[in-house]
Amino acid sequence: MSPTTTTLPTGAPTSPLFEIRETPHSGRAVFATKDIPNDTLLWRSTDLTLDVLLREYRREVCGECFAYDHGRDLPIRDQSLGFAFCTPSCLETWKSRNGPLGIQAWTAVEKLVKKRSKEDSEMVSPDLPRPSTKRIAEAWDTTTTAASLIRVARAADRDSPANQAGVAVPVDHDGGGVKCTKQHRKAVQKALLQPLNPDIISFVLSGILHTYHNPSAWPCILALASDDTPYSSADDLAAYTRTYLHLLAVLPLPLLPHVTAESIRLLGSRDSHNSFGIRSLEDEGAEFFGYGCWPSASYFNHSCAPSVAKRRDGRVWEFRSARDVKEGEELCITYLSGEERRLSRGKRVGILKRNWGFDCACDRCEGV
Ligand SMILES: C[S@@+](CC[C@H](N)C(=O)[O-])C[C@H]1O[C@@H](n2cnc3c(N)ncnc32)[C@H](O)[C@@H]1O
Repeated sequence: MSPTTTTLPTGAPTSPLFEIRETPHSGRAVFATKDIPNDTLLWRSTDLTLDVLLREYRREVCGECFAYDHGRDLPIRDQSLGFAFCTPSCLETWKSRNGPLGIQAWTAVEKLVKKRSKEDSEMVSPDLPRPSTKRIAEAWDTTTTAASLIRVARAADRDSPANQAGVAVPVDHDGGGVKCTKQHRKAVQKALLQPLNPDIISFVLSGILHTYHNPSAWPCILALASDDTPYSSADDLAAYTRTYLHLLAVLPLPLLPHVTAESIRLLGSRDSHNSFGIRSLEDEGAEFFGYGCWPSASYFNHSCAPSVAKRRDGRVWEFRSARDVKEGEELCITYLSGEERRLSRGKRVGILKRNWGFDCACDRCEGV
């Protein structure tokens, strides 16, 4: 069967060098529309929409440009935000991108994270079975009551300036037409006592803030390949549902309409098959700082013998042809890390199945 042309998904990359088409077995993919010489710049993705820098790298990796200095602590550290920066200009860029509301939100989350000891923070065990769609729906359903109670308690905060920024324990008050009672206040306190995963809460917050500031980013996220079972384990799922309640309990009030079970589920379902690792630029990316989703970069399929090389430059991904490519050929990157690329076929297939959920049928695996 020959590939058919697809309506261009919102946020997909466009270029005279390639087009996006549907394939018979691996969704949409990027195809060369002309002969392309080796080392041609194909695309630059500047649309980082949600990301996380893992806690253990927060002092060593710049919160803005992801610069890393061989594990040395960076010179500018903002304790209340929980990020470090390589230059004052990176700090300023970060602040202007997040805006006053974003700064308030990150400060509230950082305050919450700092209250926890390391042991108290929820650790996600990667090797447990993945929750089914039924189990996922049930888990999110069980958050509904608590979420409604917390929303009433937070609405009752509205008139209390002292509570606007942070971990609020509201007074008895009429919140949005519903009387805020002890039950509502208890729901906030209970949510705040739940185990917390600092990386998941940061990842979700980055997406909520980005889409709050850039509403046009939502359709770009929605257009991405979706994973119905994106949680690696029951613990991972629980970390997301708890993150929902934590964020409802602490974020500034103007953000709360954006904090919904639907929005957080959507971020998780699109992250799973589309995020790129944010790794060190040396040592074949041996240090894994975190991960992020650049929607326009998410249309390249994987090959174990890729025709496209990707390179990160700060917050931007650059894609260049890795050899001469003929018109009509598929332009593929590799989803494997440096070491993984040298593994046997069986091991590569296993990694791709486990991490990405597909059976690799690239030319190298199929022995074409
Ligand atoms: C980042 S997306 C790539 C674009 C995707 N095909 C789409 O339609 O949006 C990753 C997903 O594409 C599919 N995919 C990528 N490379 C593949 C391959 N070599 N074989 C089969 N499926 C592949 C898998 O479903 C994977 O989870």
